[in-house]
Amino acid sequence: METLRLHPPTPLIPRESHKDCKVEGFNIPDKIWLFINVWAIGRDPKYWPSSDKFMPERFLSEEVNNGNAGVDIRGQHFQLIPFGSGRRGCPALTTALLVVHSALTAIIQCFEWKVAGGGDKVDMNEAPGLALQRATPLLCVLVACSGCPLYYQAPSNEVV
Ligand code: HEM
Repeated sequence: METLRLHPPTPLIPRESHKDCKVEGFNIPDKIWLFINVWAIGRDPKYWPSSDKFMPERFLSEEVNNGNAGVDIRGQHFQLIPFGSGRRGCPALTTALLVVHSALTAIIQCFEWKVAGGGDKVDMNEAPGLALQRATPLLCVLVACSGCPLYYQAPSNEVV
């Protein structure tokens, strides 16, 4: 949840108005495209103390969460909407969370990881785009990992 708060894969969600209306004092004409800035909402200090910090514990403790412990990402808590909300919200939310969990656990279990160039911090800076991407892509280099049943033994002449 904390990763999706800080780095939502879909940072801007488009909507089109279907009649003239007023939202929070703003006049919205008919047939206008609006972009919901999911990225900025997830970092709004009004809802998220130390909003730029990666603090997964904020979802567990009232103390660090401004009274928002128990917030979830299913589209009912509008300070955290990485899957959107309402009738056009992501229909694959449940599947996507399972896939993220199983992919993450597999790559942690099956590979040894280290930061390229040394140090202990991965560059989490983002590049602009309709789909969020890393400024510096992760580079995965295959190394031997003894004992893992999923480890792919590349033939010695294969470039991976
Ligand atoms: C972590 C992974 C994912 C995230 C963060 C994500 C996020 C989103 C967001 C923000 C939207 C727009 C919601 C809105 O307009 O309110 C969306 C729509 C959609 N997503 Fe996902 N998604 C993910 C994975 C997936 C996967 C794995 C699938 C398909 C297997 C999928 C299928 C769709 C479809 C079909 C829509 C369009 C729904 C519509 O317009 O009615 N998503 N997703």
